[in-house]
Amino acid sequence: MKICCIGAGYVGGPTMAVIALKAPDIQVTVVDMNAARIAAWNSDTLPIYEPGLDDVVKEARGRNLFFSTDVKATIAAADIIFVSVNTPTKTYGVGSGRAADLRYIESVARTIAEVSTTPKIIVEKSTIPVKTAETIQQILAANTSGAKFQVLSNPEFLAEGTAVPDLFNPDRVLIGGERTPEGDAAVETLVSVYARWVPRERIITTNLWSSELSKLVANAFLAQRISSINAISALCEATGADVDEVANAIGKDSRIGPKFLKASVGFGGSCFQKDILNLVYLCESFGLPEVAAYWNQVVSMNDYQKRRFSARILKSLFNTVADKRIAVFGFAFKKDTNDTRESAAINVVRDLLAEHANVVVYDPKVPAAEIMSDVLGKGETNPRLTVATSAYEAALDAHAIAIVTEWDEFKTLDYTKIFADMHKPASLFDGRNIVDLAKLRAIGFRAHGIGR
Ligand SMILES: NC(=O)c1ccc[n+]([C@@H]2O[C@H](COP(=O)([O-])OP(=O)(O)OC[C@H]3O[C@@H](n4cnc5c(N)ncnc54)[C@H](O)[C@@H]3O)[C@@H](O)[C@H]2O)c1
Ligand SMILES: O=c1ccn([C@@H]2O[C@H](COP(=O)(O)OP(=O)(O)O[C@H]3O[C@H](CO)[C@@H](O)[C@H](O)[C@H]3O)[C@@H](O)[C@H]2O)c(=O)[nH]1
Repeated sequence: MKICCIGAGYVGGPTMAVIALKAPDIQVTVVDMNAARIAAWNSDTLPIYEPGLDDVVKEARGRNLFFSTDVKATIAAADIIFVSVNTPTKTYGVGSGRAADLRYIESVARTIAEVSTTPKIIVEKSTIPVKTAETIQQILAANTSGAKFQVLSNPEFLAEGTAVPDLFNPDRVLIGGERTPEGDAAVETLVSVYARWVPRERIITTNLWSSELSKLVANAFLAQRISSINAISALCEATGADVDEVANAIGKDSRIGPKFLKASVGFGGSCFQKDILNLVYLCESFGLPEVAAYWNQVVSMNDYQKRRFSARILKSLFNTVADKRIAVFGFAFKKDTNDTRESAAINVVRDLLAEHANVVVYDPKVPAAEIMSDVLGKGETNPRLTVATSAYEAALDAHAIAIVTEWDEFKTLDYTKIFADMHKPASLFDGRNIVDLAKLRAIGFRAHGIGR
């Protein structure tokens, strides 16, 4: 069996590496039109940082895992084609700012139709609006020169930073297909791939639309929990309650559960906001404005939380940060990844620059050029924004520290030394509730957390 995966990104790369590792008899080729990315997958420095990924790639690459820019030939030779291209929020025209931009999906469907001469199973791995399989089917049917296609939905639930363990041991694998004999056969083929390492009872099969929708709903529910606890964090700050204590107390109720209740500076990442906006747009398109408004509030609350964090810094620093040095600890959207897409750090740094602060960012995995271009735009510079190579360097002569990403190293820094090197009063704003505020206050910091 030959698998082709189109899109060598955060999903395509790790997902296919794990399939290749677990199914040595299947030849897996990941293709991308981005030659630099493919070159990186073929090098010792992979294009994405994911704990454990290097070992998986090293074992399978060259054996039955390949990375290539030859998109057409790889498609033509494959039995199963995973479509794992980006589906960003549309930035133009109808649905701008909310709808998913499906141009990459459509272009892939056209290429598949153009070069296929044998039957293929097309697997939607990208996150897409409900009914996208119908679009793909129509494009294939209108352009094919006789090859037969089955379109399946197989959304990916991995989280960045834990991609490898998530793929080794998924809570579930979801596969949607057409309820026809041909559809069932295609579903069974894909089930047999995952069944090499995922227990059968964790492989769920549904109709196409349930599978497509479940992905958007899973992300909406996860993000809703974060916005809910973040909303409560504001109330905690107003009342003297401690949001971590509240989260612990409610999370002990087995109906609520303890996970995804960590108050923060706001959720980031390439998925949550994009997928909720996609859901909101779908609801509006199907004439359900009340449902759309309900889910839109999850994103609005997140925007509020990000703004609230910057505003608190400003207020605590006597309502001016102009010409003050602020050290920002962390820039990635969460720990253990170099991904900065939609990171709350971008908003916080921009807010501080707008107040004429001198901002020094330190992140253990994000390159300086990425930080500059995320905040300022490609190729732009601003003398007020610099990047340090350590937390200590960033905090030197700073008036305040803002912890924005929960990297483990920020928990064990020598804060006594850091305090000694800062202007006084020295403030610390913990946007992740990872440091001990009482200890910091004992050192002399004016220390603030989220929701406490
Ligand atoms: N990042 C995550 O953790 C995550 C998790 C689950 C689902 N998803 C979804 O998976 C999809 C991919 O996400 P990602 O983070 O891997 O994106 P990404 O931007 O990292 O990777 C997508 C890749 O597809 C390539 N591509 C686009 N069009 C192409 C074409 N016509 N031919 C060849 N290559 C093409 C791009 O060059 C890019 O390298 C999205 O729909 C996303 O919502 C992402
Ligand atoms: O209690 C929490 C949990 C998370 N976050 C933040 O929420 C964001 C998203 O975190 P996480 O969900 O762990 O990472 P993602 O890689 O964005 O993964 C989400 O998005 C993926 C893409 O769709 C899905 O596949 C995953 O199941 C889903 O968890 C990050 O900024 C986190 O810091 C919090 O603030 N509090």
